[in-house]
Formats: sequence, structure tokens, C-alpha cells
Amino acid sequence: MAVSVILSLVGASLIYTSFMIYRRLFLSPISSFPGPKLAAATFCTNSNRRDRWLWQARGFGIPASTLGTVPHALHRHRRNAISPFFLMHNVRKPLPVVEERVETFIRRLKACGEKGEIISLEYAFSAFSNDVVMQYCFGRSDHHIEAPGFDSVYHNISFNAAKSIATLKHLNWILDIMQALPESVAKKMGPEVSSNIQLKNERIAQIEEIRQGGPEKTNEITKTIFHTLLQSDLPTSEKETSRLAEEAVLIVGAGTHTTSWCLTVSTFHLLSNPTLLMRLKAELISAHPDPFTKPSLHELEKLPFLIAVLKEGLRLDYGGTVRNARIAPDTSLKCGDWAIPPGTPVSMTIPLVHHDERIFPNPDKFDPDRWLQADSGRLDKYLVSFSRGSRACVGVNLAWAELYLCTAGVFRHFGSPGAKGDDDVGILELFETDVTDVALVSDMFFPVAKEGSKGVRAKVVL
Ligand code: HEM
Repeated sequence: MAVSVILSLVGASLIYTSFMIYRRLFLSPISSFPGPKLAAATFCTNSNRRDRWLWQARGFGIPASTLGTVPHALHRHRRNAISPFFLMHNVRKPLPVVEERVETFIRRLKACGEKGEIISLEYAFSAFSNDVVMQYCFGRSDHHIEAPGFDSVYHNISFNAAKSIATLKHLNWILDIMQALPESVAKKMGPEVSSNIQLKNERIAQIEEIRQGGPEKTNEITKTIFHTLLQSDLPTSEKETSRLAEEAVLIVGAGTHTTSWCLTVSTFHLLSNPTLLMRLKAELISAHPDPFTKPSLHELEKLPFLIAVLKEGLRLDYGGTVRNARIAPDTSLKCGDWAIPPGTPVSMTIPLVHHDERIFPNPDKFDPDRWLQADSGRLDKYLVSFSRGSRACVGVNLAWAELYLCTAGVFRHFGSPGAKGDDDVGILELFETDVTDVALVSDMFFPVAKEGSKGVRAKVVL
């Protein structure tokens, strides 16, 4: 009797295991992807697999994008398709696009100065980073920098979409309903959710335009991300318009808000602290005495104070404030004495690390000098604004290039009331803005300052 029970259990377990192996190898939606079949069949040979947590990821509203992809293998596949565009040498090739946008940005600031305008630095930097990332993606931008008020429409729509993430992870069915409705009806149901639909529909139109033979070559970008993806030998399902539109929503959104908020936070702190700004200006002037020559990225990457300012900007900009859980599906993780069982969602938040007093004493203070000490190298591993691991920011090289070129460009030409250079064209004077307009109060995926903040504003004076 006992023997027959054991035999039955062994038999059942063999049937179950065979079915699972067959399912993984032949029925799974990712079964055609390249990779070792043993790993696909057993899930055992790769202990670095990191899935996203479905419950959380669905809140992003872009499940077919790299960010929204839950299974490790599919994520690797999608990420491998876009990551070559963001490798250091590929970011440098089209760098003239960033340089051109920086020059236009400075000209625009001068034009604002001629009218004594008060500008939103958040909208201004958002216009800059959005113009850049649109060129990388589609070979054209909306020229937000030149637009009246830096055209805040994209910024607001996209920010509203980010705000909806917290709600949508609980009530994901809302998105399905909204997506089935015409955009005009969805718009009436509130900006947070309708923004998702609007963003995706815009990108669908752009992907379709490229598919129909839209401009392939503009400026120095010979092949944009989406021209290349559409012409690649990716499986047809990966090149469907709807899937690529979600990838575009991700890349344009991720490439706009994070970079612009970092520029806004650093600029706020520099304008509030003339001593720091003067030190930065002195370094920029000494590296580039002639304001009419363009500093190269390579030269800027060697300026210690500029690097320290940007690292401190990244520390207090956080990148994202949301918990982005990872799941190790087949490995037990160790955290101190704890063993975390396979399949458990695990997360941390970037602000918790960046405000840890043991690592960054007096953490609320914008203090570039903390990066300039003899032993400051030990801090680098705690600067996690771009996250870490297999799902960390893919755009890190482009982000750094933008931060260097834009910050150096603006502060080589502009000062503040207490920090002026001899050949400056003007100053940026903070207008009804204080530290509470940049300090983190709530997590809307991105960091958000106090309720009712009118943002970081500055008057441009020539
Ligand atoms: C200061 C600038 C930036 C910061 C601080 C930043 C931060 C981050 C962070 C924290 C993540 C990981 C989210 C997670 O943990 O799941 C991420 C992912 C990502 N970022 Fe960035 N980012 C920046 C700029 C950019 C730029 C310029 C681009 C592209 C144009 C970009 C594209 C992406 C993409 C595509 C992902 C998803 C990667 C994946 O899921 O594998 N980011 N970013």
C-alpha cells in the first residue's frame, strides 16, 4: 500500500514536471526567445533572474514597455533591443543635438531676459530634456524650448500620468476601460488617467509615421531609436505599433522628468547659494576663458566641482521615489541574518539611502564638498539615483551628458544676484521660491514638493 502511494506521488510529480518543462519550452509567450534551453526548462541555471512585481508594474500603465515588463527573460530581450542606443560611444555620436539644444536654451534665456520674464525652471529644463530625447527617439522634437512658456503641456500630461500610478496599481481595470473609450470621452474622466491614453495615442501616431516612411535622417542622428527598432529583425510581435508606442511613452517620459528635475534642483541650490555658484563659475571660466567657445563634454567631465554639484543634484533629486520591487523567483536572498524566500517582492526607496545620515551627514544640505573629500569615492556606491542591477536606468550616459552640457552652458553665461561673472550675459534671480519648492514631500513615482508649490521660478535679468 505504502509503495503504491509513493509510486503514485512520484508518477504525479513526474507528469507535473514534464508538463511544466513542456509549457516553458513550447507554450510560454517567451519560448521563442534566444537563450539556453536548460535555463528555460528548469528556471535553475540563472540565479540572477529578477522579475518585476506584476501587481506594482501594472500601475505604470505601459505593460509592453521595458519598464513594465514583468518576466526577467522578456525584460532582457526588450532591454537588449534599446540599450545599444545608450552606450557611451553611441550617445556621443549625436551629441551635437544636445549641444544645439543647450545653445538654443541659452539664447531663449537671453530673450526672456530682454522682457524681464519670470520663468518656471521646471518647465524650461523639461523643455530642454524633452527636445533632446524626442530627437533621439523620433529624429525630431517639438521645439519646446522656443515655445511660449516653454510649452508645459507635455510636462503636465506626463506628470499626471505618473501621478496615476499609485491609483492604477490598485484599480488597474480603470485603465482597461479608459483605453476602450474614445480619447475625447476619456479626457472628461479626469487628467490623471486620461493622460495615459493621450500619451500613448500621440506615440502611436509617431510610430505609424515612421512606419509609413517618415524622415529617417535628421541632424546628426542618422538612425533614431524607433527607425532602427522598426527595421530590426525583432519578432513581429515586438514591433507592433502598440508595443513600440508604450516603449516610446517610457523612454520619452523617463528621459524628460528625471533629467529636468535634477537640473531644477541643482539650479535652485546654486541660485540660493552665491558662494557655491561663484566656485562653479570660477571653475568653468578657468576651463573656458572664452565664453564664445563651446566646451566639449570630454573637458567638462574633468571638472571636479561641476561633477560634485551634479552628484549632489542627483542625490537630492532621487531619480524616482517610488518603490520599484524586484522578485528573485528562484533564489533565496540574504539581507543581514534574514533569508528572503524566492518569489518575495523586495524593494527599497532611493530617498531612504540618500538621506541616511550614516552615509550622508546632514543629508538635507546641498553640499557638493561631501563629494570632494579624500575618501569620497566610498560614497559613489550609495548614489543610487539611476538605481542598480539589471533593471537600472538605461539612459544614464545620455542623462550625464545633458547634465554636464546644460549646467555648464547656463552657468558659464548666467550668474545670480550674489554671484556674477565679468562676461555674464545676465542673472537668474529666484522668484518667490524657497527650499520647500524642491524638498520631497510626496511620492508620485517622481518626487513631488509641497502641495500648492508654484514650482521653482526665476526672473531673468540682463
Ligand atoms: C537624471 C536623469 C535620470 C535619472 C535619475 C533616471 C533614473 C532612473 C531610475 C531610478 C530607473 C529605474 C527604475 C527602476 O528601479 O525600476 C530608470 C529606468 C529607466 N530610465 Fe532613467 N533616469 C534618468 C534619465 C534617463 C534618460 C535620459 C533616459 C532615456 C532617454 C532614461 C531611460 C530609462 C529607461 C528606458 C528605464 C527603464 C529601464 C528598465 O526597466 O530596464 N532615463 N531611470
